[in-house]
Amino acid sequence: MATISVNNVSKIYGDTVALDDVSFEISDGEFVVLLGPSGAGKSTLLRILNGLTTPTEGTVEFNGQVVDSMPTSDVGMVFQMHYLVEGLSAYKNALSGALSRSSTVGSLLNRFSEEDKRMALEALDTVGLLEEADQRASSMSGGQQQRVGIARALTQNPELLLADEPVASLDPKAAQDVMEYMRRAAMDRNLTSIVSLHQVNIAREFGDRFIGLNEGELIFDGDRDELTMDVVDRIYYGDETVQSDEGIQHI
Ligand SMILES: Nc1ncnc2c1ncn2[C@@H]1O[C@H](COP(=O)(O)OP(=O)(O)OP(=O)(O)O)[C@@H](O)[C@H]1O
Repeated sequence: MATISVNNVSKIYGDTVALDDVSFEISDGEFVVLLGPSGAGKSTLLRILNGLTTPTEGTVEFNGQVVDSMPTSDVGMVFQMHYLVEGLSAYKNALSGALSRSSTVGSLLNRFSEEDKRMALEALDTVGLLEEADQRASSMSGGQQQRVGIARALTQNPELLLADEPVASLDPKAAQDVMEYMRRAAMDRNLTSIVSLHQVNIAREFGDRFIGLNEGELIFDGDRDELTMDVVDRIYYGDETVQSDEGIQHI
């Protein structure tokens, strides 16, 4: 539902170049995984794409239009820490996703339309939690809570879904489940998605396309077949790799 164009984007914080002349385009409905070591610039890129910060240089186009700041109501965000209201039910947490597109008065009064309510239930169904709709978030497992976080983002009815290390704090089985639901939700809704992940095996399983960052530079952009172990090493260790008879080594 959204096309994104990142054109020569740099982000500089004091002496730190968090992003260095990064360019790429994402088509409607693509499921893109961002890879890179800690400090590579993944969160900075996601923060630019969800309108929380602006580039120092370069531009971002959203559906063909250059935007000064991304229209936040069109961008759904899933965080590593889901930030649910623990005392509220899964349903009420999901419904709160509708606030970002309601009128200010509606939001203040916490009034939701029938359409908002229908969308929250549909989103819970998408993440396999319809039967748990009335359960308090605090009584759910980490994986279920993260799925409620996804449902909340879906209730916003975004054009772009961003997720910043959504499974980093989950065990492998829960991580797998959460990624499966997110992937299915994106496919069902043809939702353009960008997900940063640390786990390369999970990334390979769920991504269509992979963008690798290292020290703020885009050093890889390709599909699963192109994401070889050699490429993964380059993404994580940069140029500090040498090929020897024993294979790749790090210096
Ligand atoms: N608000 C900020 N002020 C100053 N420096 C920042 C700020 N945000 C990010 N940085 C710096 O920019 C660089 C990129 O950070 P970023 O958080 O984007 O990396 P990351 O790839 O998301 O890392 P991680 O996987 O650890 O979250 C780092 O050197 C970081 O210290």
